[in-house]
Amino acid sequence: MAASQAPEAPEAPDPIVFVLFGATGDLARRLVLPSFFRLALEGLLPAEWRLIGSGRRRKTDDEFRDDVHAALEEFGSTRPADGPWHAFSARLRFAGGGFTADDPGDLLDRIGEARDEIGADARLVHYLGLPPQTFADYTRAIGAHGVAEGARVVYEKPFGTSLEGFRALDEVVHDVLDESQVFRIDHFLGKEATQELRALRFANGLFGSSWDRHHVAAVQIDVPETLDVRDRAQFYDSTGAALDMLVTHLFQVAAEVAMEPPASLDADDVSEARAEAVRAFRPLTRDEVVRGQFDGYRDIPDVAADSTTETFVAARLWIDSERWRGVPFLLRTGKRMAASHQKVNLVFRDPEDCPLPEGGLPHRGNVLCFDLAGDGALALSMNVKTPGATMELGTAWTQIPLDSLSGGDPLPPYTRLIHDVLLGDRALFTRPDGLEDVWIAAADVLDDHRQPEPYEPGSWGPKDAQRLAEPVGWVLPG
Ligand SMILES: NC(=O)C1=CN([C@@H]2O[C@H](COP(=O)(O)OP(=O)(O)OC[C@H]3O[C@@H](n4cnc5c(N)ncnc54)[C@H](OP(=O)(O)O)[C@@H]3O)[C@@H](O)[C@H]2O)C=CC1
Ligand SMILES: O=C1O[C@H](COP(=O)(O)O)[C@@H](O)[C@H](O)[C@H]1O
Repeated sequence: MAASQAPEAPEAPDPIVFVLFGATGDLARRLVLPSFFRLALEGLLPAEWRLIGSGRRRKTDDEFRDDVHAALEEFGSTRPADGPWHAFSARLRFAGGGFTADDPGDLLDRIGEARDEIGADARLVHYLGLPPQTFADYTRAIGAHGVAEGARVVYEKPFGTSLEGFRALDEVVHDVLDESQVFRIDHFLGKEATQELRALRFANGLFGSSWDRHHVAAVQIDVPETLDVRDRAQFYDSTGAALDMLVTHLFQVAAEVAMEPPASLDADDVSEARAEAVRAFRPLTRDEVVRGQFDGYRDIPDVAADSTTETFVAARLWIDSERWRGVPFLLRTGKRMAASHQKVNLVFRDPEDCPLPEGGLPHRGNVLCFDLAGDGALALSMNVKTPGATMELGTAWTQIPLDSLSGGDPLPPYTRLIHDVLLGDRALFTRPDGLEDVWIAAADVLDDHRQPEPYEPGSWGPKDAQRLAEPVGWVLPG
């Protein structure tokens, strides 16, 4: 499969001191550190950089290097031995003793040393890979110790946990930082296939002209997971599927599908278009949401015996825009389900002037699918004549794995997004106005603490979730 133009050489970022708060945590080990190593491997880091891990306990630089080595062995797509490990590890530092507004621990000293080594004007990037409840305190500390100036600050998701929490955090953040310094990460926006949503729509008349309620019967953003929550039960029980996935990743992808064509693909125009789309989300109501909890969830250590946390959620979202009026956006995600997928399906309407007898078309025969998992893929199903003597129709799928495109080098989402931070490109990050509307649209669901409906592990969730998708029905399991 050929991709047309030769890719432009990526820009080289300025020298940086990358401060990784939460460097001992799950996210840092599984995603951030392996992504940083991948950037080194791809030659996408600046010529001069230092990474300083920050934590509350003290450890030596060598102990931290051993931890990073172990994380790369366990989670990296490239093993340390297969990459530039020695040059990489020599640039790792650790600053213990925590970091609060009253006490910076060892961090200021380590930043000073790093700047002595690579230049006083090396830019600071603070990556808050921390529990979301701590974001405000760490932001205040960044301000209090004078390390905000010229810095970029990356916030993990969720940015707030409610409308009030979001507003309070937003105020603290804007007391300390200018909006242009803030990078709120949602890694689903960094997935290659999510970015194909724009390419397919805006670069192909066939799809661009069909991207509306006249042609699309339903949009489905479907992210079932077989994954358990046993490894992060404490985090999960205080979070749940609605906050962890629905109002973060699934909402942002819905906004990518729903947005009006931006004036350009520049960061400001794209973020504006996405924020505008979220503004048109009609607030979800409980009768259009199904919450589920898999059987056995409450027996997991660290889960409350009477927990009402949902491990599954499905929602029918309406978007009050001229383009999407009357088209259901069906969103579904859950843990311990029958299969793992990350699909965006646009189900097209049957043609109006079809000369075939009623019921002559295969059900859901025309679906455009963006597969967000892994390196990503595009797929299209069409109604076609089954070769043979009679005019019988069947459904055929065609698929384009993105890694099959020549010249392509799919980057994992965290790698792509961290590289964007280093370059200062905010196009794939969320904006506060877009997020405020997220919390408004999600308020009723996040406030729902009734007992969720039970479902069997290994199933497709509660039966009521099937009802939500009628009359089109879920494309998955398909
Ligand atoms: N884990 C994942 O798969 C994903 C996580 N995220 C987000 O990333 C962020 C971090 O998640 P994750 O790494 O799983 O979280 P962890 O629970 O593993 O916490 C990360 C680290 O934060 C540090 N920390 C600093 N202050 C506190 C505090 N007051 N209370 C608790 N810990 C503190 C701890 O390090 P120390 O003790 O050394 O100070 C801890 O190791 C969250 O916002 C999460 O939503 C997003 C996508 C995926
Ligand atoms: O942010 C999260 O995302 C993962 C799924 O994303 P993946 O692309 O890394 O598979 C999800 O399992 C997790 O619960 C959530 O916190």
